[in-house]
Amino acid sequence: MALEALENITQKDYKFKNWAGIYSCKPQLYFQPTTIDEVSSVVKNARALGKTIVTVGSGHSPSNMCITNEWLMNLDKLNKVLGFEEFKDSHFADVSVEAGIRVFQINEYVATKNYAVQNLGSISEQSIAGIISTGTHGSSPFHGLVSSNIVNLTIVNGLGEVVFLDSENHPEVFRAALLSLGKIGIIVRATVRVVPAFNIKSTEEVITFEDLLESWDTLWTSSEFIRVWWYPYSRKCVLWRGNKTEDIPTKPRKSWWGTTLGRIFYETLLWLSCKIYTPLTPYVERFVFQRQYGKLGGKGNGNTAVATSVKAFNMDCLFSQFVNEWGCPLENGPQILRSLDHSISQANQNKEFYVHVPMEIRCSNTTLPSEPLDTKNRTVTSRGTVYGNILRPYLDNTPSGCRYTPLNSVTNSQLTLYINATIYRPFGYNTRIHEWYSIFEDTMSVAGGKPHWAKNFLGSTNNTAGEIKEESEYDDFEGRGLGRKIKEWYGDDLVAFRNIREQQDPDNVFLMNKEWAFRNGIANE
Ligand SMILES: Cc1cc2nc3c(=O)[nH]c(=O)nc-3n(C[C@H](O)[C@H](O)[C@H](O)COP(=O)(O)OP(=O)(O)OC[C@H]3O[C@@H](n4cnc5c(N)ncnc54)[C@H](O)[C@@H]3O)c2cc1C
Ligand SMILES: O=C1O[C@H](CO)C(O)=C1O
Repeated sequence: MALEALENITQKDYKFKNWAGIYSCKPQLYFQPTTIDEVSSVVKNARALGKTIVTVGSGHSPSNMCITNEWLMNLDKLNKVLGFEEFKDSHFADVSVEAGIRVFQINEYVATKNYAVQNLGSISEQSIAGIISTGTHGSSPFHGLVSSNIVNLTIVNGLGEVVFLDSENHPEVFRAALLSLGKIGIIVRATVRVVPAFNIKSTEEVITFEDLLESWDTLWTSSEFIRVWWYPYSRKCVLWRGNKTEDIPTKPRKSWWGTTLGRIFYETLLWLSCKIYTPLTPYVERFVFQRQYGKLGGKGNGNTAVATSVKAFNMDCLFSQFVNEWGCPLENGPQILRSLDHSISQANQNKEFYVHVPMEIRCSNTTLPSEPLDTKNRTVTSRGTVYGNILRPYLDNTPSGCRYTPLNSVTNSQLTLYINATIYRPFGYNTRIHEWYSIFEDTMSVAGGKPHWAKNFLGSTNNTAGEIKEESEYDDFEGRGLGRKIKEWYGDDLVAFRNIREQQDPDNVFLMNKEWAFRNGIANE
């Protein structure tokens, strides 16, 4: 179809802003196709006119990876459920969807079939293609990236061709598409493997930072789902652990801090401590922590609750924020946390920089079996992933050296540790992050860490690839790039990804935001 024939799906004056409101852009043209043919036509027109296309899902990626001044495409209108196939004897089902569908829409649909998505991050607002494309994860010693639950994908590549991908059809391209950063094609369909609906029985308790480190060896495999929120200035952590259950959900614990008034009050305290007097920050944390968790039971004496899986996984992420999350071998956790704790304490004493809370400490198990697992004996409360595929995405940022072992013998040596350094932007104020994020990234990098592709990692002028400016020319929160490190970290996997990228997109239709791609080693300069 000629561009003129696509007018009904085209906007000329659209302004994009990401969820956090950090980045915005005015693309030349904004497309919301309703069919795969329309997607293909836009790609063919872009190729013919030498234009590039960025595909945006729900715009929840904190970084500037969806920013473009050329063509922007969104699939919110390509969001239907296409099919649902149940494999009762194997205790799973496959739901096929158009790729613009949001995760919460999948949650709602499969719940009507008494099934559930196997593992989720903190929210469900994202598009399914978006969470696949950046390595989105939850927090479990028995689950990996969301991409491991994907059975197949259909992409429109840079030639406008519609290509079906799965473990048998173009498996190498499938591996690239399972974490593609939108750089090899537009995901238009996905099939997601889901399991019989389950609730989660959880305990939430306050432990000390020392408790966390002392229990490190056994803590992370002590439940199927687990997350730790670290409050450095309070020297406390909130430990949340959950397991599948068929028990009936209990009444959720309400908190004034979750109300509109509570959130505005908290955001105002943060604004005062970010913009007016930064040494207030530790007092704000301790005050809010005490009010939120002061009555929560201590170690071994926490609150118990039962919730649906989605309600247990998802949380209120509060306000606009910078987030910088790195994944590294979980065994390195104690040394990392002691180092970060020291840096945070020193900075507080010297009034140099401050951190916000919670610092999220999570885990994943991205090791993969050599062949699909037999699931015939699973029950609703069985632990672990029912894999949609057992292929490692080339750009998987979790440690590649961990070896698979069956569920019952998983130890810390199979696990990835994620540390997520959130810095809020109260009322849109750009809190300074460069000093803290530089120390955070150096600490994580030394411990074998690599950044989550979607988040606000900064890199540095000596690790970037591509253009380098004077340090003073960068905004405080501006990514300097990690291209040199990324080439070193990903090695042959990056070479394979780049080759597939060039094969699927020979005219660089998807290489907009070239500067981001070069800076971070995704494309050859
Ligand atoms: C409040 C909040 C909480 C979060 N919680 C977590 C969490 O717990 N765990 C975690 O790992 N991450 C988390 N994230 C990060 C988030 O899951 C990722 O940034 C995710 O990629 C966002 O999905 P999206 O649909 O908004 O994608 P976008 O941000 O719109 O796009 C992300 C990338 O995917 C590409 N893309 C989008 N659609 C397509 C398509 N159809 N075909 C090809 N490429 C496409 C884009 O080009 C871009 O490169 C969170 C983010 C926020 C804001
Ligand atoms: O990127 C993320 O934001 C939230 C924290 O607010 C979360 O869990 C991420 O991951």
